[in-house]
Order: sequence, then C-alpha cells, then structure tokens
Amino acid sequence: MPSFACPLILTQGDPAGIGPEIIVKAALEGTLAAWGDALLVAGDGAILQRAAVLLGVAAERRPAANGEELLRLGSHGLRVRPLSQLDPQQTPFGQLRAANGRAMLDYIEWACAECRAGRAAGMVTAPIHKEAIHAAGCLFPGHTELLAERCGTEQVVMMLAGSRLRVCLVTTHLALRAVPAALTSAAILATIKVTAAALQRDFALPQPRLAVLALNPHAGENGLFGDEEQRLIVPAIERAQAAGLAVSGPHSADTLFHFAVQGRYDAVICMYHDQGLIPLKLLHFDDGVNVSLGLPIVRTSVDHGTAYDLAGSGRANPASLVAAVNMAAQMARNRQGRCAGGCQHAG
Ligand SMILES: NC(=O)C1=CN([C@@H]2O[C@H](COP(=O)(O)OP(=O)(O)OC[C@H]3O[C@@H](n4cnc5c(N)ncnc54)[C@H](O)[C@@H]3O)[C@@H](O)[C@H]2O)C=CC1
Ligand SMILES: NCC(=O)COP(=O)(O)O
Repeated sequence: MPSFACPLILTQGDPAGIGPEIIVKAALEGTLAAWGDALLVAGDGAILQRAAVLLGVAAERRPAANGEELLRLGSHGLRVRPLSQLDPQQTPFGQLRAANGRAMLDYIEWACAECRAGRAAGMVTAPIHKEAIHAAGCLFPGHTELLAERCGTEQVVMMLAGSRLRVCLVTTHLALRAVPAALTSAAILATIKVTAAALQRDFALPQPRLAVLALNPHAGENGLFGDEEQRLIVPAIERAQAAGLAVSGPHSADTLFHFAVQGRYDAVICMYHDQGLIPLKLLHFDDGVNVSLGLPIVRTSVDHGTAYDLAGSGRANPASLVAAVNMAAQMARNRQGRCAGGCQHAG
C-alpha cells in the first residue's frame, strides 16, 4: 500500500475522450482506489460521474474539504479537485471542442503548479486531444513542451517505457520531412545526457547502457544513403563517451530493437517519433508509459491518445494508466524520498 504525505495528481484529460472512463475503471478495479487519499484527480465531477454511470455504477458526488469532491463509486471512492464545470449534455463523446481544450489545459496547469510548489509528489496525465488544446489557444504541441516551459526546463526528453523496452526521442511532434533539418549534434548529445541522468536519478540505474539509432537505412552505409550519421550522430556519441557515458551507435534501426528487447540496452535513443513508438507500441500498447525526463517534477502519462472512436463505449483499457501511476510513484520514491516541498514519500 502506498504511503505519501502529499498526493499524486491524476489529470483527467479530454472530457470527450476515454480519460474519464479509464480513471473510473481503474478505480473500480481497485487499482486506483487502493491509493486512497494519496491520489487526487484534477478534473470534472460531472464528467467523471457520467463515465461511472456508463460503466453501470451508481456514482455519488459529495462535497469534501478544501473545495474538493468525493466521487463515491460503490465501495470505492475518488478524491476530485473540480477544475471545470462542464455540462455532460453539451460535451458529446468523440467530438473536438475548444471548451474541452480549455478544461484539459486547466487540469494540467493546476497539477503542474501543485507539483512545483511541493504540494504534490508528481502528476500522471490522461490523454489530451492536441487539436482541442490548439483550438483553446495553446501553442504547445502537447504536455511535454508545456510542462518544460512552465518548469523553466530547457531540455526535456520524451521517453516511452515498458518492461521490455524504453525509447527516448530526439525529435517529437513534427512532420517527417522536417526531421533531418531538426537533428543537430547538440540535440542528440543533450538527449543522451538527459536520458542518462534521469535513468540514474529516477530509475535507479547507476550506469545506464544507451543505444543510439541511425537515421538512415543501414546507418547510412558510409554516406551512400545520407550523411547524418557521420556528420551529426557520431560526434554526439563520441562526446557522450568522452563524458563517461555508456553509449554506442549509430545502430541500424531495423536490427537494434531485436537486441534491445533481449536486455542489452537500458534505453534506445531514437531520431524521430515513429522510429521509437512503432516498436514500443507493438510490444507495450496496453501497458506502455510516457515519461517526461529532465523535469524538476515527476510526470508520467498513458502511452495512448483520446481514442474518440472508443469514447463512450465502455471498452477502453485502463492498463496504461495504472502503469503510469505506478511508475510515477516509483520515480517519486527514487528522488530521495522527497518532493520539492520537502514532504517525505515512504512506502
Ligand atoms: N498522452 C497524450 O495525451 C496523448 C495524446 N494523443 C492524442 O490523442 C489524439 C488521438 O490520437 P490517435 O493517433 O487517434 O491515437 P489513439 O491512441 O487515441 O487511438 C489509436 C487506436 O488505439 C485505440 N486505443 C487507444 N487507447 C486505447 C485504450 N486505452 N484501450 C483500447 N483501445 C485504445 C483507439 O481506439 C484507436 O483505434 C490525438 O490528438 C493525439 O495527439 C496521442 C497520444 C498520447
Ligand atoms: N505520442 C506521444 C504523445 O503524443 C504524447 O505527447 P505529450 O502530450 O505527452 O507531450
């Protein structure tokens, strides 16, 4: 049983997506409810209640201390910080709304502020719809960049992790044609360094073994299929090695994952989004976790999106959310048992 002096905050994500459903489902399965007061949902009581009703559970909302609500779900309960008051009738499943985008952003901003003030051990995010936050005026492509800005962090790394594979991305959400121009030796080196430091601090790996992927087929075949390997990736690897890090590459991306899943490496540094996320989701679609490395706060997330096609059906799988909660708790404990505000995380 976890024991936290301050809570892990779970942001509800898009009210029109599967976020509310997977939160309620996980609570009903006992996997979130077991956290008791150590877990606080930043969201919307009426939207969470709708998700419970959809799952055939009589859900009752009760006012609680400090402006919070308690959502009673049969024999389980969820502590909720109500940050929006959306009307479920006006919030259809699977539809992109700017008002929902504003609500999602409010959940994230509040959770981030609580973590930064030391009143929370970390934040776990349910999925947002990127077009919806854009419609609400947010210029960040997702949580990762928004949180990096709010935390004043220059270099953040998006990692997706499962028990068999961890992938870390040098570039994230940009068009494939823009990737080569966005790759620099400095960005590759920074990704390596942030990943190594975070695996040491948050994942208790004293000397993480990192494999760096090539960009081009056959690692460029000595310049025959592109020169990014020799021009950008090799210099970054050499500088990381000179700094004492256990880094190898550039490895051909078609082959490397075979060895990575056998346990040869602790993480794979990937040049672009789908290079890493295709193998990761092939293995860990259900239980993969998205982690923001390099932030002063702990932040994990589900590895999937809002699944508008499933929203309202009751068929969404909560396993990735549960894995994200467990990983955030472990990271918080590994940070010397303390959050920024000095409270102790035992357990
Ligand atoms: N952490 C986050 O906030 C993330 C947000 N997104 C955003 O979500 C939106 C939709 O993205 P898509 O590319 O359509 O990906 P998606 O993950 O929402 O859906 C892809 C497919 O996987 C299925 N699926 C997703 N989660 C599932 C679950 N828990 N259980 C069962 N089936 C599940 C969906 O039904 C769909 O068929 C986009 O705006 C995207 O940017 C995508 C990934 C992560
Ligand atoms: N593909 C991962 C993803 O879209 C998550 O982005 P973020 O919102 O965690 O930055």
